Amino acid sequence: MSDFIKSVNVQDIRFPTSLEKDGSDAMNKDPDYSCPYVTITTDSGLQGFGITFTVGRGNNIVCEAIKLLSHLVVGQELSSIFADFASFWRSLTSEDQIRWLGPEKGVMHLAVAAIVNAVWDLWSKIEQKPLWKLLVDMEPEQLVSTIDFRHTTDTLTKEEALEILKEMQAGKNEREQLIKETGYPAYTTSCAWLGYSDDKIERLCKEAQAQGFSRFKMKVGSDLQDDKRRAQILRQTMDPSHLLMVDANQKWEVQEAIDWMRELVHFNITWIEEPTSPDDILGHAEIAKVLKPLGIGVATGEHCQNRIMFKQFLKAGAMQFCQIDSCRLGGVNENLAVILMAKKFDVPVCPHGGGVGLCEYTQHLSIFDYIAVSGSIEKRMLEYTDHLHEHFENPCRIKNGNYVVPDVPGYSIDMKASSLADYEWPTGRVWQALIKEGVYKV
Ligand SMILES: C[C@H](O)[C@@H](O)CC(=O)C(=O)O
Ligand SMILES: [Mg+2]
Repeated sequence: MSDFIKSVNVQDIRFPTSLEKDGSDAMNKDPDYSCPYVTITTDSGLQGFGITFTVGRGNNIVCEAIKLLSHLVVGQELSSIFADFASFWRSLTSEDQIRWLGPEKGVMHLAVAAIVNAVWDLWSKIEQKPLWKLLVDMEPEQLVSTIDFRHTTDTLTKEEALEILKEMQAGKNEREQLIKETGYPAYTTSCAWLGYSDDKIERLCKEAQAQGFSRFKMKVGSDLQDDKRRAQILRQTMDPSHLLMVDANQKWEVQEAIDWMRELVHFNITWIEEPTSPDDILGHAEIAKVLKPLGIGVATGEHCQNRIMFKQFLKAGAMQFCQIDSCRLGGVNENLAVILMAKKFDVPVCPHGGGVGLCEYTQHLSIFDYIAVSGSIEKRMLEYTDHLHEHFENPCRIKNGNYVVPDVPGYSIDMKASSLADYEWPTGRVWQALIKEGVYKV
């Protein structure tokens, strides 16, 4: 039966996370985790939901961008989108009157992600599968038909992508079974946001270990002595076998990053994340070259604008850990392109999860990566941040420091009606109370 998209609705949802310094880092001192929440409704009454992650006031602009793109979506037939998703994707990223704002980057790309993710949610629900399973069960030909390979064919062609997927068909069932039993390895960032006190860091680290976490990430980059003290607290609290990663959120110059990390080397750091500008591929490559002999890799990706940037980071040896982001890139389709490129360069994919809804999303991408593309969890782990999951109908779940494989159909992003009502900016109940108290201004 043919079904057409009838409407695209968007709500401006924000959370006052800055009040407790949740999510704080060297460049984002007071982030309020936010997202446009997209609802796509079809003529037959089906609904798909999608978000993209932003921080605070900027959310409003992305909501407007989503409205601007809506006319490209309303009236489209679902079966036509699913038969040639890459063309639909390109129609959103390449519209003549809008493309100049990007192309394929920034606000417009965040907006594309929210819409595209909602379409994938709808597709998964129609197929009655969680998103990871929809992807895993697709024939390789169908999977590559969802990807726009434009500007990557010098590095990854459709044929090569097909070859990777076909080669990895063997053992898929066994890997699916295994990952359902063990879960997907997670690390936590929530113990050591930059604005947390030393006592809080120690307490949260102990609690996380008691829950089974053995991998931790700490924010760095504002003050070297603070970083050393906080790393010391974590290392004293953690088991010596546990992993420690650090994240500078783009704070440093290239040489400064190298010098700073030399000072932290004895804390046994697995990676330095976003040491400098996310656009500085050669800078990252230089940092990676110097830090490699010290056993420290470079991780980046949460601000990596599109597959073409990832291509260059991978080719230049500028990232040892590939941090795809379910919303910074243009949704599932472009993430698939990067997952396949990372496989070609043998770089582990460790998605970014620090933001509202990102853990709900990225679990699907990592599980798909393991079962159908990389076939490995070596050096791979998925970020977990312990915030705002209570607002989702089917939140991600952690058991013994691993993500539990989701089994509910869809892309896990349906928000509770009560949360939408409470946190819509500025009319929601929680915001009205904070505005009345003078904590926030409209
Ligand atoms: C502003 C966000 O909390 C950011 O600090 C998240 C991040 O860098 C991460 O999770 O990694
Ligand atoms: Mg980060």
